[in-house]
Amino acid sequence: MAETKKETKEVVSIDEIMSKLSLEDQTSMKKLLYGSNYEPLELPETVMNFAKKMQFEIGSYRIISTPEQVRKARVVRMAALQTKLPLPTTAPVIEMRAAIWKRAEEAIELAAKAKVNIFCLQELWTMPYFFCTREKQPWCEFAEPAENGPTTKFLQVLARKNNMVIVSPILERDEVHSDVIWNTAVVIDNHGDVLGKHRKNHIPRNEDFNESTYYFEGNTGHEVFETEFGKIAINICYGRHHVLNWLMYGLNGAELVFNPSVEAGDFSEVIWPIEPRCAAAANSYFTCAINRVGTEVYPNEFTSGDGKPAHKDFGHCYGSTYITAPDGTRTPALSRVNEILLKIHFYYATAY
Ligand SMILES: NC(=O)NCCC(=O)O
Repeated sequence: MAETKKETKEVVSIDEIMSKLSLEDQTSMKKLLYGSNYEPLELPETVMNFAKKMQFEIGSYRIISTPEQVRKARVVRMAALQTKLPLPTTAPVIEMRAAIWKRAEEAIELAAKAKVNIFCLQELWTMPYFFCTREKQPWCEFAEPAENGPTTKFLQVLARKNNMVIVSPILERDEVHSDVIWNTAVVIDNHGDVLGKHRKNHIPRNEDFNESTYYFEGNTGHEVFETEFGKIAINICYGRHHVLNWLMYGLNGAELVFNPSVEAGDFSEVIWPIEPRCAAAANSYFTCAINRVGTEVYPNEFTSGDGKPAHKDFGHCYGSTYITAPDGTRTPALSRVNEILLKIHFYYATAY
């Protein structure tokens, strides 16, 4: 039987705390905290029933903008998925991946019913965040080729079927170049073709985030992918701390920058609501910060050379996925403990 850790009672979200206030105070707080240019988006009953059946919560919002008179408005419907591991970390690699795929397939089907056209998964979505262990086996077996690995092939079918762009952050094994490993996001277009990939270009070497044990900074630059629904870029997790990283995506024309992440810890949570939001306002694009949820417990104790006693988990991943618009308006954060699909509509004028 796999070892599990009894989670300490976590705060669910700031919104849950705010829900204890009067309605009037809640409205004022939300306006002050999040801005006034967003509103909850009601989804059709069929979508909500499907979500219930699949045991997904959904957060759905609309960013409000004034249509222009001359240029045609473009509606973009995007979604991000924050999930927890469906099995203990001791599950065999193939079983773990299959269980995670199943959950993602359900979420993508749900997003398709909600007419989503750009969908992003969380960082290293097919696996536990095992870098804390600094072990090789079995973890490196989760790595796979970006262009034609099993996860990409699996998502290509779903992208084609649902006319949906899917961003898939995986652990890449470059089989053509000596099996070198990278932290990579694969962009699959709505026809099921691989548009390209981005390799994480800033990586952490702090606390239990021992990523440089496995791979180095990416070599793909700050590419922007022109999809049918908008120009998108991916700034993977730690790149969030680097303002020039965000700037480069803006200079290269991004309209929406995803920040798929694995984040835990008090300090990290303090800056989580700040950095992607500032980036959106500073660079005039949308940002979407996605974090996993839950505490992952590993079979063997580990240390990270930081003087702390050996332990078996790297802390609680606090979810809190959210989206910010270029004017600084942001959505409330998703739960700190539950798996949720975040869906948003935004409108903006398209260039001729
Ligand atoms: N996955 C990842 O890059 N986490 C970053 C941790 C930090 O922000 O220090």
